[in-house]
Amino acid sequence: MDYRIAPSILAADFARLGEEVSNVVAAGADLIHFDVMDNHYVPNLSFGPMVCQAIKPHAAVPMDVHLMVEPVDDMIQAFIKAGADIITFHPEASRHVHRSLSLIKSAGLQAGLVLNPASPVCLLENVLEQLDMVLLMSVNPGFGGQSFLPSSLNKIRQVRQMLDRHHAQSGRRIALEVDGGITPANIAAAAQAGADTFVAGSAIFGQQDYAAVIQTMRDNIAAAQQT
Ligand SMILES: O=C(CO)[C@H](O)[C@H](O)COP(=O)(O)O
Repeated sequence: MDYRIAPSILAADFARLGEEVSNVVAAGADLIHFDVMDNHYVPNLSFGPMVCQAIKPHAAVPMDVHLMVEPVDDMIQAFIKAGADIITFHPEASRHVHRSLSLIKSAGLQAGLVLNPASPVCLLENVLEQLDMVLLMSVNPGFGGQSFLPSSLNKIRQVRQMLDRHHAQSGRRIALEVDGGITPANIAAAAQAGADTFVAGSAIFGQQDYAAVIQTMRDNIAAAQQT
């Protein structure tokens, strides 16, 4: 399996955002994770499509936009124009999930749904054929720097089974991303449970040497595969 590390720039130095993005890409990031918060769906406010467009030239890897906004459709259109490559949103924030996914797919982008810790896995079932990614929140969304919820491991296993069944039936692979409290110490457990894409904000941007943290994360996943 190919594992991807997606640094969340929510934890970067906003005063030097372009430089931070370039540095973390040079350090080995596979995706740039872009957390959009609206102080409505979640109790915090971050950044919007203009910032995405401004940092896009610094990101030589795909922009992975996580919409924590309600409603979603206007922001989906704005982020398509702003250069997003992947857009994920929360099913509870869209009145018509199939239509919102179609908006993303018809623009040629990858689309995904995000499940909060309390959101049931069955929300994915009827739209699997439209999904390129499932994002499982391992914290309640809205803030960086929280601790990984251990109950997330069981949910990762459940979704991994669902995605493996889908792959066996359709030949299509859907990425399984996990977000919240990911560190070098717990990333291997999330990978063993079935995640393949890992969002990490404070664990990466909280260190001086981004390349060293990203490499440690990859090494820890690889070491756990051999046991
Ligand atoms: O989506 C988020 C919060 O809603 C953040 O991406 C997530 O929490 C990552 O931050 P950290 O690695 O610091 O936990």
